[in-house]
Amino acid sequence: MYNQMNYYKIPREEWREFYQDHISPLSAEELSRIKSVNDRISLQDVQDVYVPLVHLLGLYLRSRQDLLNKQADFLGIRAHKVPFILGIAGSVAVGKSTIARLLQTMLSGIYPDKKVQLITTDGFLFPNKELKRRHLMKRKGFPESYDMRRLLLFTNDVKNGLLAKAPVYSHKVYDIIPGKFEVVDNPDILIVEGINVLQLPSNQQLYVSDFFDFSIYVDAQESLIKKWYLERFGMLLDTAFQDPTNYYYPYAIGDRASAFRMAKRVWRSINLPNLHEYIVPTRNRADLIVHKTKNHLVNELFLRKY
Ligand SMILES: Nc1ncnc2c1ncn2[C@@H]1O[C@H](COP(=O)(O)OP(=O)(O)O)[C@@H](O)[C@H]1O
Ligand SMILES: CC(C)(COP(=O)(O)O)[C@@H](O)C(=O)NCCC(=O)O
Repeated sequence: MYNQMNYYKIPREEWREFYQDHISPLSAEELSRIKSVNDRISLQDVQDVYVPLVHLLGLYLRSRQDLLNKQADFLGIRAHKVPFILGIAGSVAVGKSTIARLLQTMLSGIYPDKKVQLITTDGFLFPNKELKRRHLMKRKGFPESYDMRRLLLFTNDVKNGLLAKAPVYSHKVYDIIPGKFEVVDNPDILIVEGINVLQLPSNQQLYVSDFFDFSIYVDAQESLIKKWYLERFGMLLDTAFQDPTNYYYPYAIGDRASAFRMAKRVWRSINLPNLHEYIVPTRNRADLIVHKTKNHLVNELFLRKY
């Protein structure tokens, strides 16, 4: 399945033993902060999978800073802070943003003196108006629907310690919110989450992933991802019916079965082909592949060797 040669395959039972001696149990306050990210998240998974993961990230963080300090010594310049960028890739609805929020919460808890920010690459989709002009409304999420150049410049600014503004996409409005930005101001750690973060656009010399210090690909069986997509769609409908401005309002007040038929069509004609053609091919670029099974439980991890 994966390019096994270059990965350590680690079953959950083994992974959960890693680093445990160094880890103190999560406090009640930390657990409730974690629940606030997604109240369905399994706390057993948090303890067994994500706590060791956060400690692994700590190792990469420290060794990267160490190398930067030595490089500065070599160059005879003063070492300065460079944000550590963590990329999170995977299919639509596989759970990237949930993991990203969880890691942000946990990293902030473990390193209270560090500023941990999170952005999602949805914000770099072209606005609907531009997508319509380019006849790309049925290609949302495909590489050509993103302003990748802008994302690259944004990441470059972040790495150079400059204040950078990420546009904001709303699933509720199904469009970019004009004039709304996520301001990223010299964080210690920036998490960049999106289906496209490990892609290599053909017309660029540099890739967003060149700025990453660590990357994670979230993986699962296609049939499960489809199920999670449809469940999330159901939840969107449940909130949309109270709000006539919501993009999903007409579906929410209409016939539920036909709304789900529409969602299945979108999955089949947009998100699934995108997964096959452009997302899965990036999997072997990740430093870590987190594989989930039923109920989002992680069963296996693949850590890149070299
Ligand atoms: N670990 C988890 N436990 C329970 N539900 C989850 C978990 N991760 C994601 N989900 C649910 O799965 C759906 C997709 O997750 P989301 O984070 O929105 O995916 P993505 O950002 O990849 O599109 C959402 O309904 C979310 O609540
Ligand atoms: C905006 C997205 C590409 C982003 O993906 P996500 O953050 O949900 O992983 C996706 O949610 C999307 O809108 N896809 C287009 C078809 C659809 O699902 O409506």
